[in-house]
Amino acid sequence: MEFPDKEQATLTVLGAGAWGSALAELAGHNGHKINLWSRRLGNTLEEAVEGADLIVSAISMKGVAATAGKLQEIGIPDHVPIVTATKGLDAESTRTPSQIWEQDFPDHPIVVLSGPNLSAEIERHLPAATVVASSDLGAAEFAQRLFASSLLRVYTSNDPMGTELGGTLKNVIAIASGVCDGLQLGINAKSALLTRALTEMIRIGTHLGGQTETFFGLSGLGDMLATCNSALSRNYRVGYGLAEGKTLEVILQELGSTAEGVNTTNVLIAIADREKIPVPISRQVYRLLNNEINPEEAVEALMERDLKPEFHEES
Ligand SMILES: NC(=O)C1=CN([C@@H]2O[C@H](COP(=O)(O)OP(=O)(O)OC[C@H]3O[C@@H](n4cnc5c(N)ncnc54)[C@H](O)[C@@H]3O)[C@@H](O)[C@H]2O)C=CC1
Ligand SMILES: O=C(CO)COP(=O)(O)O
Repeated sequence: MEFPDKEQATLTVLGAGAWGSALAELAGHNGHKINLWSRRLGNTLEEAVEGADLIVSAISMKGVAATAGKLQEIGIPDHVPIVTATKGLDAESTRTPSQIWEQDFPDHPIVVLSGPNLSAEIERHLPAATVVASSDLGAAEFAQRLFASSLLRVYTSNDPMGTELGGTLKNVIAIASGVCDGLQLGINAKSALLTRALTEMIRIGTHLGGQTETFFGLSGLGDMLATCNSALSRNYRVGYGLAEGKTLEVILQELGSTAEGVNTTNVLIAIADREKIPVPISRQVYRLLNNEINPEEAVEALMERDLKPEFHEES
């Protein structure tokens, strides 16, 4: 279907945290009208979605199902695309955010927006690139037009599941990477960790419906490089803090904002156990987060695994 080619479109952005605010600023920078909604701003969801040409959700995972449910009751104008920018997995249903939006809005195009996009850098107007992915190419191109600028290069993709899972699964690996750096294990160890982690992400991601090549792109490898190498990443900081001997509770308190990788790890392990997918690195992150082992024991467990060929079907 055709989407409006207006100079000034109206965007509703749900979630006024770090990412929702940065996305609102990017679209505002292009001259679009922004209706920002969050629980704390005092406006109603009804008011926020009125007249929207496009709805963007940048809500933390824990709020997605409830907000999508509320919006379903309110109703949104026909055919308005919903762009989901959340990186996480639902603790109850194990679904991805796009699966939740799709279930509640089967007649609306769903677009996933994901890439190496540390919001603190975007807020400083440093250049970045991202991906908008949808089975509806017209809707992906609409989102591309609204967000693309000299600040953000936006690519389209026809693989929403792979795009979404890249951004989601790398948060678990960012925790592992923070541990690796916090323990000062060196560049050899870090390179081995990230390379094997990419193999692990591809194994899970393709099992759940993503395309292999997507994981080598911006939303997979690209986002992994950003978050696994930057103290701006909250998930990286969780791992770093654990390596310093802090408890998870203290680290999360100090962060004061969302580190999706903690919940994602728990949900991922539930999926991996249910579907019998080997996830050696994520499993050590899970054991560490759940106080079953300490950081040194996690490293030891990975180093002492059975020897095998590098490219091996199982793990
Ligand atoms: N900050 C970043 O650099 C990036 C973040 N993301 C993703 O965007 C999502 C949001 O992250 P941030 O904005 O950084 O987190 P944040 O903690 O700064 O903001 C979270 C937002 O979600 C809302 N929220 C939380 N629980 C809710 C609920 N139960 N009902 C309704 N709204 C609720 C909060 O009010 C707030 O507006 C996460 O999934 C994150 O992985 C994606 C790319 C970049
Ligand atoms: O997803 C992100 C950058 O692309 C943000 O990472 P954190 O959630 O770890 O801060």
